[in-house]
Amino acid sequence: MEIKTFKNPEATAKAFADYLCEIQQEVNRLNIALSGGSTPKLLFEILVNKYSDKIEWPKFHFYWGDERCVPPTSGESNYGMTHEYLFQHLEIPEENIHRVFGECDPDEEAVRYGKLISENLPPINGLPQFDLIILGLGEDGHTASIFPHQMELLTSKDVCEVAEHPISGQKRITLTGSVINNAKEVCFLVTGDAKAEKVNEILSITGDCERYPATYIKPTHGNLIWFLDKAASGK
Ligand SMILES: O=C1O[C@H](COP(=O)(O)O)[C@@H](O)[C@H](O)[C@H]1O
Repeated sequence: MEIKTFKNPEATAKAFADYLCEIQQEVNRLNIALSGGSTPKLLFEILVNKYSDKIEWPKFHFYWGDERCVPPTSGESNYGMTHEYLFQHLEIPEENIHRVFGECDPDEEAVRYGKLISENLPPINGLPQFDLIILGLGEDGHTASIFPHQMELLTSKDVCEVAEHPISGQKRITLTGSVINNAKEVCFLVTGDAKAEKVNEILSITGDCERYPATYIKPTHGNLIWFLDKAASGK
């Protein structure tokens, strides 16, 4: 595991954009799972404004690590946020964007999306392998849509599962811990002092998967990198 710390969110996002430029050189196609929430917005803005001609967009195939079960037009849609901040500003082939249909029946959609991923990605150890999975970290220690005390979503042998937000009860579709740990590269992108406490717990020996699902993420035969800003690494 590597931990990279930068002075602020902008420097963190820029370092991540540089990392994308670097890894795209090694492959003809890159299957990437994006995170949602608010943290990636800055990365997407920087990619659009400063990296649009440095990234070979047709090489990238976009999937999501998790999606809220809402229509793509909802302000809560992870796809919707990505469209607003990234896709609509770039020339990305439509067939490279593989969104979760948050508007469909969650159980059926978890099966459909898992099947799509299994058909499109190479199998390693019986599970599809992403080239890169970007993860965020919730203030409660959740990652993708795997919340505290949802161990079954970490250890499931399926590709996707239906998750439920512990407070709002909102249904979500999430990649399982098994698929995340099967990726070639897994990167956490975490900024802000609101996350510092949890980052400290997770990266220290006291972290435990039940309380902090992010602790479970340790790729079996891939790399794990934490991109943090100074505030998030402050504790
Ligand atoms: O609900 C979610 O939260 C996490 C963290 O989001 P952030 O707003 O704190 O950046 C995110 O990684 C996940 O994809 C999202 O669905």
